[in-house]
Parts: sequence; C-alpha cells; structure tokens
Amino acid sequence: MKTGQIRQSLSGFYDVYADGQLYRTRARGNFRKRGITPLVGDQVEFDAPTQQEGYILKVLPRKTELVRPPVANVDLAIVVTATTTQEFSTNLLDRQLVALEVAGIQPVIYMAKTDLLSDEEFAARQQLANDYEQIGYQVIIERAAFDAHALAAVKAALAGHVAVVMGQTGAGKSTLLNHLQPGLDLATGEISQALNRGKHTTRKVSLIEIADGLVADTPGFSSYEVFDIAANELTHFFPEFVRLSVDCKYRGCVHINEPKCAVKAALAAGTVRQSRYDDYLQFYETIKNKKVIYNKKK
Ligand SMILES: Nc1nc2c(ncn2[C@@H]2O[C@H](COP(=O)(O)OP(=O)(O)OP(=O)(O)O)[C@@H](O)[C@H]2O)c(=O)[nH]1
Ligand SMILES: [Zn+2]
Repeated sequence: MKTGQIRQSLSGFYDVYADGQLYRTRARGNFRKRGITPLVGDQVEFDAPTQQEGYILKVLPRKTELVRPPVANVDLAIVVTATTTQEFSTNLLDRQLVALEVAGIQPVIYMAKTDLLSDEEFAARQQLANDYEQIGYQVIIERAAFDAHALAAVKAALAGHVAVVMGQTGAGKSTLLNHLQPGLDLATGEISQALNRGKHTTRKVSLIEIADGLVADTPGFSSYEVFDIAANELTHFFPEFVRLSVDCKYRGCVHINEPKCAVKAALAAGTVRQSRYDDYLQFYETIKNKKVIYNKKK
C-alpha cells in the first residue's frame, strides 16, 4: 500500500502522485455506495501493481473541500481582483475574503489590470493595498501587469501550498494562470461559461506544479452571497476586528450597538477602514435577514 495525492481526475480515473511518479488509479467499487467521491487534492491510500492499474483504498480526512473547482485540501487562494474603476469594489473583495476566512483558506490578493490605470488611480489602489496589508493580508500589486516581479511574488506565495485562483468573471484569472504556466493555454473569457453549463459538466481538473506549490488549473468563482455562519460570528472573519475586540467591553460584542466598543472606537479614530466596517454591517444584515441556518460542520 502507498500513500499519495490525487493530482488529476478524468472520467473515473485518478492520477495519484507518490514517490516522484504518477499512478493511474480508480476508486474502489464500494466508494460509490458509501457516497465517497475522491477529489483532486485528496491524500489517499492506494494499491498499484503497475503505474497503470491502481486502486484507491481510502481517502484520508480533508482539511478543506471546494465545490468550484472540486478540489480538496486547498489552503491558499489567489484572489484576482480587477482594479479598474468599472470592475473594482471593496464590497466584492471583502465578501471574497470573508468566504475564504470561513472556509479556512488563506487569501492572497492579486491586483489585476493595473496597466489600465492612470498614475493617480494606481496610487489610490496602492493605498488600498496598504490598508489590506495592515489588516494582515498579502497583496500583490505591480505597475506593469504580469511583469517578472508580480509573477515572482505569486510563485513565492504558492510555495508549499495547494492553491486555487479565484475572482469575478473577467477579473483576469485565466490570464494569470496562463502567465504562471505558459503552455496551459486556458481560453480567456471562457472559463466561467464552461462552468456555467451546469454541474454535470465533467471537466478535467488538475493540480499543476508551479515553482514549489500546486495550483488548480481550473479557476474558481462564486457569488459569495451567503456565508454559512451566524451573524454574531461574522466578526471572527474580520482579522482586524478579532485583534481589537479583546478591548470591547462586552464579550461577544458585535460592534454595532454596544457601548465601549473597541472596533467602533478604532473606526472613529480612522484605524479601521470605513469601507470594511460598512461591508461588515451589510454582511451582518444580509446574514440576519436571510435567517441563514447555522449548521456547524464539525
Ligand atoms: N490590460 C489587461 N487586461 C487583462 C489583464 N488581465 C486580464 N485581462 C483581460 O481581461 C479579459 C478577461 O480576462 P480572463 O483572464 O479571461 O478573466 P477570467 O477571470 O478568467 O474570466 P472568466 O473566465 O470569465 O471567469 C481578457 O480579455 C484579458 O485579456 C491585465 O492585467 N491587464
Ligand atoms: Zn465591539
């Protein structure tokens, strides 16, 4: 028996990487009955008499599980964010960041399309990037799109991680992936369409090695409309609020109507970004109004 990682899945076959090579395997017959679908990214135990005829015996517990793309154990997401005025919104960025925080996936923000900005607009985006770095997020922003600096920064961020590239339709996900892996030849502007054809579309999903990391070759995207959390938990997914809230007077303070709230004090002092607080309030209301049922997974 060997242990390895599924690097590609295609029509019932799973290519498992172990000891420097790939083994083509299938899932055991009883997996389907038990409702187990191996995913790319899974760590598995398998038997393989030859490199062409292996069987997956067991899927080891997953750290994370994404639906789009269907990849397990992703621990990092490159959030491709188009910076042009028409496309950029802090609200969308914050929604993506909260969704990733909830999923337990570390975000890295990649500011795309900076070449389309005026110097003034670029300076404003740099300021914004600074604010997000203060919060604790890594932000990659370069004046020239896809120059050596920007790509080197992305590669360095990927090291040691299983990553996925995400972002809005048209943000530049495929373009970034193509730059990271020349030869990948993802059709730009077509990925979302392909994904939208329906959940039954069987797409090949692979993890590709880039520098010292692994990246899903299929970008992910989502509307990030609802978070699977209760409104009073939302504060846990704003890292700057987490740090401040130890000084809120009330335990469990949600920083809205409570007196002596450290988050509101920081907001008044200008150390918390107004747009972050506004987005927090909006998400809070959305979660409340949708009466999202809190179903804790563990
Ligand atoms: N000028 C400029 N154009 C870019 C940049 N990144 C992407 N684009 C263009 O923006 C359009 C959309 O880029 P894609 O890479 O297809 O975007 P995507 O996020 O993969 O989009 P979907 O597949 O629809 O989800 C394409 O026409 C790209 O050429 C950039 O950094 N600068
Ligand atoms: Zn508070």
